[in-house]
Amino acid sequence: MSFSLASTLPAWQALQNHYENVGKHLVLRDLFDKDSSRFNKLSHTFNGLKEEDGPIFFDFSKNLITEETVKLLVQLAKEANVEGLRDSLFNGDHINFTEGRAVYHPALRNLSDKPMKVNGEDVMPGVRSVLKHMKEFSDAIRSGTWKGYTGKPIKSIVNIGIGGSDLGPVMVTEALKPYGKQDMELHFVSNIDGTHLAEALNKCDPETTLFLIASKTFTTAETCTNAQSAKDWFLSQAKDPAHVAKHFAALSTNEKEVTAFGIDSANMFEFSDWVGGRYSVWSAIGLSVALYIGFENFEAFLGGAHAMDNYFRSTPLEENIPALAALISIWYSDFFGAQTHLVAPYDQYMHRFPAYLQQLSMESNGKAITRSGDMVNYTTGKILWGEPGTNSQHSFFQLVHQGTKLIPADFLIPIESHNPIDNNKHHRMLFSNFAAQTEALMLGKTPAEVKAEGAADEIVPHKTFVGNRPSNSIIAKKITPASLGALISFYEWVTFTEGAVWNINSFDQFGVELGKKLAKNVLSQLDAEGKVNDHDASTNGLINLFKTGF
Ligand SMILES: O=P(O)(O)OC[C@H]1O[C@](O)(CO)[C@@H](O)[C@@H]1O
Repeated sequence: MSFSLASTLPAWQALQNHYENVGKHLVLRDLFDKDSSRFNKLSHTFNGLKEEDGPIFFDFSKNLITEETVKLLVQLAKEANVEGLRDSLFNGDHINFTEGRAVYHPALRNLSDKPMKVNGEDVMPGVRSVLKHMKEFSDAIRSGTWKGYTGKPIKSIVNIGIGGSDLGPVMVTEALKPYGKQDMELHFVSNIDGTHLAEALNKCDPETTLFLIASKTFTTAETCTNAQSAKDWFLSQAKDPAHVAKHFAALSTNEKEVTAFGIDSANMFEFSDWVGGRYSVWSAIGLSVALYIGFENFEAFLGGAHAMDNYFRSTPLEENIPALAALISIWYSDFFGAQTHLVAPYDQYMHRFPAYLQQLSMESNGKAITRSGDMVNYTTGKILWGEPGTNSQHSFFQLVHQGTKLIPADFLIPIESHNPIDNNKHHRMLFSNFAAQTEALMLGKTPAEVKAEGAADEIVPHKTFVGNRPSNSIIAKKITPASLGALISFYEWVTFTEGAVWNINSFDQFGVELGKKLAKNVLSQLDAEGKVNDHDASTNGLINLFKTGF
């Protein structure tokens, strides 16, 4: 069935009725009381990983859903042709139609020997050749056989990139710190704020530092400016531009600009335009990851994502974990009116995971025009946010528990800690908080319960928790390269399914362009003499204040 607005699909209408008649009256406590098999029925296990890495368990039972809700949501996905778009994606079709490109990042982690074609051409030989280059290079740097211009091995890596050329490498190297090379210093410079570069360079020695200039386009203003300043800093000591070859590598699709910058094409790690920035940690953009955790671990990371890809591609929607997570999220966004989605990893190493998911989800689905060119009349991209537990409990969880907003949440934890200190006491405490939070959100606390604890009458409403607040619990065996790869891929497919149902193009990002263009204009005005007067009064006032100072 072809459609423009998802809200015109029969299943959408059926869900609307279901929400009015059933959904908004659901009480989680009662649902569990009535059905002793609810947990089993609404939880799923992803078994695609090796024994040391998996499985990953997904509990969807603490959601405001019934089996009927799931049925209707799956029907919505079918009517929206999620399966068709999924097949087109894996077929290498140009589903990013606004930019005329395929969406083919699964090829980067295709560790099988199966070909994957774009425009009739198998991309796998190219993918494998870049991986081979990454392996040789990372082995040479890690073993110390690669020497800097004074003959010393490399100690510090500075990745200069922003957005997808930064968030993936930062998040993954942090999440996989236990696998990292302990004596390798990693720095990530993304912000054009000179402080970011200055602080990284303060800790580096030009003789032992390798710069990775990570930019798909190699035209991003922040990255090009930071890279140039880094090169100036390096040459102020190394003097001879020939030494750049030992200390600068480029991760990009744009050979022309890389060469113009002065980086040897032998030190260029390429990828293709069918890799979106926010899906690029699997590509050459992941070189800092491979350098830090070693190529074998990087390959395991790809393998975990590949396993989730195979699962998503081949599992019927009724059982498909990423598809179900996406559909439940749509249920809250579009029928309950939830605006945000919280992700709380109970794993300190994963502290950048929510930030990474913000780009993945919000740059992908922050769109209001359907694939057919119409303005949607429903909510799309949710506001994704989060921080690790238990810290988040001591800051914003007050609002999640007792505020006025419905905030669906993902709670994530590994069973095995990398640091089982004090006889694993810390991890047991971490898990107890993980479990207690989702329980508290669901059960709440009735006025009678508060009163029974001896609260004064006027205090009872303040200590009452309405409860009935939904959450997903995701339990990994351990955060390993493979399980992390699978988790990221899970969220990619959640994002994909949401975009497919909303019928938007999840793969362009025109929304970031306008600000970039206007900033260029303002910059040229900052460099020119005199006051500006060609903006609105507020913008004129702010620019002139910066020019003249207080
Ligand atoms: O890798 P590049 O081309 O420097 O782009 C960086 C980031 O900028 C964006 O285009 C948005 O500004 C992201 O999509 C991308 O990840």
